[in-house]
Amino acid sequence: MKNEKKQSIDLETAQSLILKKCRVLSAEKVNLSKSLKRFPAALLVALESLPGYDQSLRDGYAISREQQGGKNCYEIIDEVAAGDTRKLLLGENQAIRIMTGGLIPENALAVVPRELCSVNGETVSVKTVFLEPQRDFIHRKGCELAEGEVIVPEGSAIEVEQLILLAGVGYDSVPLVRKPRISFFCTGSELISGGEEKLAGEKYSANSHLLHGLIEHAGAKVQVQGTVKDDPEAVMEALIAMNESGSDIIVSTGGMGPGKFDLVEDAFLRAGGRVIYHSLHLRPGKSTLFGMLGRSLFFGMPGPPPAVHLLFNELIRPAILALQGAKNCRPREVEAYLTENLYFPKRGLPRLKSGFLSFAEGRCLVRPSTTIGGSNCYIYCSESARELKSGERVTVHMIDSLPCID
Ligand SMILES: Nc1nc2c(c(=O)[nH]1)N[C@H]1C(S)=C(S)[C@@H](COP(=O)(O)OP(=O)(O)OC[C@H]3O[C@@H](n4cnc5c(N)ncnc54)[C@H](O)[C@@H]3O)O[C@H]1N2
Ligand code: MOO
Repeated sequence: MKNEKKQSIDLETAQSLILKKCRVLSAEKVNLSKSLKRFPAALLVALESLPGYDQSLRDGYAISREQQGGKNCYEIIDEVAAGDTRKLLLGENQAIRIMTGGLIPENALAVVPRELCSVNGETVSVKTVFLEPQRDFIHRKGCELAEGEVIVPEGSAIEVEQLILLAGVGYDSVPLVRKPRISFFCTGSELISGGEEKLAGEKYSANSHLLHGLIEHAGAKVQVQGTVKDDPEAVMEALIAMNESGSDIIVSTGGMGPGKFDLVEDAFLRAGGRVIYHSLHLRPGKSTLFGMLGRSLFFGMPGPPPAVHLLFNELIRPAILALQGAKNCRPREVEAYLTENLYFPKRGLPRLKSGFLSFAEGRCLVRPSTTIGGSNCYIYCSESARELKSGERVTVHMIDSLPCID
């Protein structure tokens, strides 16, 4: 049992050390419907141009180029609904009735929206305002996407716009990086599950639910989960079992403080783990260990749930993204104006305080979050400051920010 003062490293160095250990996982074929916000395992390009044919943008009339007599009158010779695959041609002074999305005759001049037409029997006349069409209401083949064009840039997740394009060019399934498999356990002899009878000194485990939710929300899979007593043997066995289950990441909570005599670190070393760092220059989250157990990344986190939430956002979520080949995995930083004073009891460590970012009158505002209010960011406070004043410009780290390749 050691109790020497641990060398702590700053957050940015910790993030770099973690990201260096992340190798992109293998690929799997996934139905396009399940691909939103996931990362492609190969460059996804347009299989064909989009749209694939000249199509109408309005319900109306496709009119011929040739027009004689200056009467703006056209004979309606046919009707094209969406899905009609006939290749029609227009003769002089001819028109076809066409629906939005319908295939345009190759030699049409334009589509005239029906509200700019008047129909008399089988003749349509066009209001003069449309004689020199500024807009032809034809969505031209290939104007959105050329065949072979890259739809999802490397290192970027599939976003809504890209999903629409992928579907539009005919993808039914796509190769994606498989979801990282994460196993976790909560240590603490005081922990019991919701529904169990509780005695003084016992506590319902919040971290089990918190981690499960955070892992799934971050796009990873929960492989194995458990609760372990403050017993070195039991912690070691949990680590070995989770490693053998093929976990990409193993997480523990609790058992990191001086009172627990390095419970988790000792068990991790006995299980064959290699420590990369074991203390962070940050509060909360100081008592945090990162290492490798075989091919699994291991995060030993402290027990308090707010510290678990913070460390998940700053360290584990970036690893989940990096394992899927994402670029720019760190939480996005934003500058915002503080709307309340923020005090810290003492100097010494940089802090990240949970906050809520909002927008008003063109400015980014941030306030500290309350116990029962939600948070969407962390407010950064340097180690030399004891307070941040209302109105001050501060840096915040966004929670849940997806990498964006601009
Ligand atoms: N003398 C010192 N004491 C402590 C120091 C220190 O520097 N000197 N550091 C403090 C800090 S900071 C932290 S963080 C904790 C770290 O302790 P552990 O990682 O060993 O965490 P535990 O003691 O197991 O738990 C701390 C706290 O969190 C509660 N907890 C734990 N697991 C859960 C869970 N699954 N759900 C809900 N709550 C949980 C636990 O009951 C404790 O209240 O050490 C400080 N002490
Ligand atoms: O390590 Mo503790 O999490 O600073 O709060």
